[in-house]
Amino acid sequence: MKQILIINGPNLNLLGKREPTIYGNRSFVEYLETLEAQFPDVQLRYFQSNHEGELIDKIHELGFDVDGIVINAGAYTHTSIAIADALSAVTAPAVEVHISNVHARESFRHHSYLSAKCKGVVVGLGLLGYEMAVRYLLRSEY
Ligand SMILES: O=C(O)[C@]1(O)C[C@H](CCCOc2ccccc2)[C@@H](O)[C@H](O)C1
Repeated sequence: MKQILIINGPNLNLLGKREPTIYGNRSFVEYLETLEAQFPDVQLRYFQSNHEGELIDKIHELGFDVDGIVINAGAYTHTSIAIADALSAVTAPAVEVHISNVHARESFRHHSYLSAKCKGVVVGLGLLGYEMAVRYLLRSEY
């Protein structure tokens, strides 16, 4: 069975509770249930942490076994060389996702340390971005 690791970074545990105009009104757990229903033959493994080291540890733990990584590192996107290095270190291909259109927001959100380590980046499509990333990673070839 194909396995996809979905990683959410800091504050994304607040999805559906705060800032709905930017991030929507659904919790990620609710969304994940709909995603699992769309991919019944795929094991979607979900991890969220507010701590950079825990995100890195999870990438190390599963990044050599899963078929792909979907990562929304939250604000660490714009600061973390360490997470970028972790993505480089493992064998699973990664796709970066951002719910909001970061390019239409503050300039400090316009740079990502992770994009160069990913096969692609999905930005501004809301939670649909995660589905797009999963679909891409399930393709047979890159
Ligand atoms: O648009 C995205 O997905 C972001 O990765 C979200 C990050 C922020 C995550 C905060 O998520 C919240 C969700 C609900 C309520 C409050 C924060 C932000 O720092 C990035 O620049 C873009």
